[in-house]
Amino acid sequence: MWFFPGKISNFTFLQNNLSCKPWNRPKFLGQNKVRDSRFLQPSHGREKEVVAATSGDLTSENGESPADQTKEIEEIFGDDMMQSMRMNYYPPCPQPNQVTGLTPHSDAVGLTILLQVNEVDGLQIKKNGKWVFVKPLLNAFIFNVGDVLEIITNGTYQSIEHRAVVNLEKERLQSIEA
Ligand SMILES: O=C(O)CCC(=O)C(=O)O
Ligand SMILES: [Fe+2]
Repeated sequence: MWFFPGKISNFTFLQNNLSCKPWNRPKFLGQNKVRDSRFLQPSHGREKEVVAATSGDLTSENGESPADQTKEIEEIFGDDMMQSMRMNYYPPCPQPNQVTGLTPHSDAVGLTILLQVNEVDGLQIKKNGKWVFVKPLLNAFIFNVGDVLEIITNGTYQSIEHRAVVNLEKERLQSIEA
């Protein structure tokens, strides 16, 4: 169930491009068992939604029934899974073109939930080979598909390459839960 021949390279964590100096201060806020998070409560949590969204699409070449596949995903995103929260702070930068906020990468997790706390532009995703800003919306969460979700859905949901750029005048705060 895990790999498509020839697709494995999509699952590698993208290497950091270190030619540009980083311009951010990440702060790790904590780590919980998944069951402690209101986002992940089994009764209304995101892992159930993932199961609902993906179980019909999974290949069953090894003879698994949809119920088996659902159980397998529930185990993957189950009670023992860890969840972390952190905050990225990007100070204003007098030479934004000379530095990088966060180098291009995909997240090596299931899902990442982002909140662009002070609604300053900075997050970009790679779309059709071009970097596109994800416009901050007041109180709106952004869900990024991570590598683990891509792997367990055999590429039905693909992890997104993204990066952060910095601003000449404004500081930027990004909250990240993964
Ligand atoms: O700060 C951002 O906008 C992106 C943060 C991010 O992608 C990460 O921390 O993995
Ligand atoms: Fe990320």
